[in-house]
Amino acid sequence: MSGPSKRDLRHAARARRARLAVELRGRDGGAGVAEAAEAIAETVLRFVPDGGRVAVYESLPDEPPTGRLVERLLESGHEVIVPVVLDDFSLEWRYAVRGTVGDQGTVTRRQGPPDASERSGWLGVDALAGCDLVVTPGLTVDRHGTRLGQGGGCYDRALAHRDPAAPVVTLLHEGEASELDLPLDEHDQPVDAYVTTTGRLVRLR
Ligand SMILES: Nc1nc2c(c(=O)[nH]1)N(C=O)[C@@H](CNc1ccc(C(=O)N[C@@H](CCC(=O)O)C(=O)O)cc1)CN2
Ligand SMILES: Nc1ncnc2c1ncn2[C@@H]1O[C@H](COP(=O)(O)OP(=O)(O)OP(=O)(O)O)[C@@H](O)[C@H]1O
Repeated sequence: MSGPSKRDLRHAARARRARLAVELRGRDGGAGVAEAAEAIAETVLRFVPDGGRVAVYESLPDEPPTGRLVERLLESGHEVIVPVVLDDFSLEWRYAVRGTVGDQGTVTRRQGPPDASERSGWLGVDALAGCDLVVTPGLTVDRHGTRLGQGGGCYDRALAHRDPAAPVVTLLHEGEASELDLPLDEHDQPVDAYVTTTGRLVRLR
């Protein structure tokens, strides 16, 4: 017998995320998000090699925050790349700029061909091949490392290019890991660990 579909699981996970994000924003007199951003940065920084290149996403308001992580990686001399979504749901990559956070542009497909100046800053759809660590978004992850994302398949496509030696880490709100095994399709790329908004690291593989 088959369990719930990815679509149903995604729907439930989005509702849970909205609740957890409200709770986080209200925590500690409004300092909850900044504390989570610091906790995530602290934990992730521990497993980045000196001077390494790291792929990070630019977080939207309900997502585990990545702004502080990007800031601290840049401060400590790492290279940070962030995704641009192309119209076929593949990901292009560009260097992160200090102080940027995600806006709708981060998750809206890039329509039409880029102009020359835009394209000149792009690093290629295979840019994950040159990264030492990949930090992905995700709605939930199970104990085997199966990840459920927003449903574009963007990260499954992108992760196919990664260096197999580079860990893949998903950021989750505390309480979002899946106790049940998630559906696994052939194209699904497993993740090695997740880090939560309290800075907790869980290795899966
Ligand atoms: N902050 C952040 N950045 C991220 C992701 C993410 O989950 N979080 N992504 C994780 O994968 C990628 C973007 N994922 C996407 C997944 C689906 C659609 C999509 O279906 N877009 C529809 C419009 C949807 C709408 O408007 O509601 C479309 O373009 O037709 C676009 C991007 C890359 N960047
Ligand atoms: N490597 C790939 N090549 C072509 N299509 C793919 C690839 N990976 C995934 N897809 C397609 O993308 C769609 C969404 O996949 P899935 O539901 O697993 O997304 P997701 O992992 O939740 O999203 P995301 O990776 O963007 O976070 C599916 O229709 C799938 O067939």
